[in-house]
Order: sequence, then C-alpha cells, then structure tokens
Amino acid sequence: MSLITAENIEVRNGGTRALFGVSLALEAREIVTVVGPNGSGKSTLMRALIGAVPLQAGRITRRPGLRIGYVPQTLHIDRALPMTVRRFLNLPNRVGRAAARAALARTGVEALEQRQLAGLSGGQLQRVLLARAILNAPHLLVLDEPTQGLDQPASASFYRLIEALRDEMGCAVLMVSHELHVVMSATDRVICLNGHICCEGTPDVVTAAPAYRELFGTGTGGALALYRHEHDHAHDHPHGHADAPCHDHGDHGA
Ligand SMILES: Nc1ncnc2c1ncn2[C@@H]1O[C@H](COP(=O)(O)OP(=O)(O)OP(=O)(O)O)[C@@H](O)[C@H]1O
Repeated sequence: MSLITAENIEVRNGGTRALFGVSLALEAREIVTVVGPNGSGKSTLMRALIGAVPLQAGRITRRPGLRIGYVPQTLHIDRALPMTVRRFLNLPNRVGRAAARAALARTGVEALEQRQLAGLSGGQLQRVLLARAILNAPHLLVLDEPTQGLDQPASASFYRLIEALRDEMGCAVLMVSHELHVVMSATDRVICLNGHICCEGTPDVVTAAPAYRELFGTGTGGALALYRHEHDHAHDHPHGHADAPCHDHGDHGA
C-alpha cells in the first residue's frame, strides 16, 4: 500500500481554486520534488496531504498509522514571546531531553538548544524545524520550500542532510523546491504543478525533455527563473487564465 494517495482532489482557498484534479501516490523511501510557479498550489498540496485543509472534492488516503513530519514554508514567530529552541521542540508534544538533543544533533544544531527561536538565522531555523519534524521518526517527511532564503552552499548541504535522513530513517520525502538543479541528484521523481499536475517523471525523463533545457539552460543561472515545458493539453488555470501555457506564469525568480 502507498504511504499516501490523493485521488482527483480539489481545494479552494477562499474564492480561489488552488488545486483541481490532482492525483498522486507516494511510496516508501522515495524522494519527490514538487516544482511550479508562485501561486500554483504547492503549499496547498502539502497542507492537503497532511490533512490541514479541507477538500472540496476527491479523496486522500493515508496508510494506517502513518507518521508525517512537516516543515512549513514559514514560521511566524512572535518576537515578544520568549521561546527557546528546547521549549519549541515540546510543541505540540513534550519530548524527553535525550530525544530533543539527538534530533538537534542530527540536523547539526545541537549548540542552539537554549537559544531564543526569534534570534536564529534562516538556515538555523530551518534545521530546528527539521529537527522537530524528525522527532516522531516519521514515515514521510513533508518539506515546503525548506531552503527558502538560504544561499546555494547552505541549500545544497540541507538537501544532502535530507537525503541522508531518508537513508537512515527509511522515510519518504515530499518537498517543494524552486531549486530543481540543486535537488535533482537526490530526487527520484519530479512533479510540475500549476493548479493541476502538468507533468511528472524521473529526473532522467525531465532532463531529457525540452522543458528541462528551457528550465536550466543558459540564461537562467541554473535557477528556476523560467518555468516552461511542452504542453499537449489546454490549461484551465485556477486564476482564470484559461488555456494559458505554464510558461506564461514563468518569471518567479530563484
Ligand atoms: N489563506 C489563503 N486565503 C486565500 N487564498 C489563499 C490562501 N493561501 C493561498 N491562497 C491562494 O491559493 C493559491 C495557491 O497558493 P499556494 O500558497 O498553495 O501556492 P504556492 O505554489 O505554494 O505559491 P508560492 O510559490 O508563492 O509559495 C494562490 O492563488 C493563493 O493566492
């Protein structure tokens, strides 16, 4: 049985149809990367899969007993509220000191245990969030743009850590990334999302596709500056750009 299966799901955010007709299945130990333009529903898909947003249509099935570790795209920290890293790891469930230390050590931030959360750098906070996500020995790690704001060496090191954690814990990984060039080596499957799934495949297939050369050819600086691929279907874009090809939503930076 797959870890998690989505069948033809539709999700609305307020008046916006953020996802429609999305079907996917995640298998044990695989690393799947979701790419897509801004506003294409990537975060919504992550939240739907963890059960944090209601579905308007379709169905999500989780393997019984499935444990998910989730790293959100952003964490809104109230700077007026004192909160050490150690206390943060107790939310929502209290954890023992040894377990907390082991998780922080595994993500390389053991020394931050008594630091204030609000005073951490972006890269440090991501590693603390990852430590919290692995506390329950998840079968599936869901990461929503975990390297946003990190420089390229820090991103590359973070993705190596994710791959090592997958190997050690045997978990599957589903992540959103704009840095396909960085995650490519560690990714088993890539899903291109734009409200619905535009295309998907192994990195080999994606690499061979004209889409990949458009994405990562000269001029993009290796970043996902342009989002283009060949289409054999019409778009009913959730934002109302019916029949607009993906590359019309292209320029969304690195
Ligand atoms: N809380 C909300 N209320 C209303 N609309 C929302 C809300 N959150 C997201 N949306 C809308 O839903 C759509 C999908 O948003 P989502 O955040 O899932 O996209 P994304 O692909 O993760 O974008 P980004 O790359 O910018 O993070 C967008 O049109 C967005 O404006």
